[in-house]
Amino acid sequence: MSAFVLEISKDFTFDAAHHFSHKDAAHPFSRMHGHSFAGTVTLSGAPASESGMVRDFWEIDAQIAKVRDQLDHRLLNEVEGLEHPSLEAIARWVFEKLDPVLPGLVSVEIRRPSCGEKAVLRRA
Ligand SMILES: Nc1nc2c(c(=O)[nH]1)N=C([C@H](O)[C@H](O)COP(=O)(O)OP(=O)(O)OP(=O)(O)O)CN2
Ligand SMILES: [Zn+2]
Repeated sequence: MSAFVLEISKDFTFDAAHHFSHKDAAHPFSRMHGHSFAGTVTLSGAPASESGMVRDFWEIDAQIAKVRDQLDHRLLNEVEGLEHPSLEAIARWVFEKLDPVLPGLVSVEIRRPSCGEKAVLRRA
């Protein structure tokens, strides 16, 4: 079994507003606007013999819900640590929030489905 790597993933969504202060005032990205975001949290590990699970999705969902609550229907620029709220920054922010509470966390992906854009932060 050691030749295999097992990963489990949980998706989530949130809607939020943001703007980019590095753009000049005439640029549309400098004005406040909103997006629907989607994310995927991935854990790796061996399934426990007594449950057959790497980690119960219910437990993963409970941790994601706490983080999602800090993002959903908010102005991301006002969230501490998200002063420049790119997909890249959001992925890092979510990873840093979940890392202490989700052992086995290997990656966080944040997507903007309407544009086909995503950023993935993977543990090196
Ligand atoms: N590397 C990155 N580049 C850009 C990011 C980013 O997070 N990382 N973000 C943006 C802006 O969020 C911009 O608002 C995206 O705009 P656009 O591609 O025009 O998408 P829409 O506004 O049309 O998206 P909808 O959600 O469909 O309204 C730019 N670059
Ligand atoms: Zn945007």
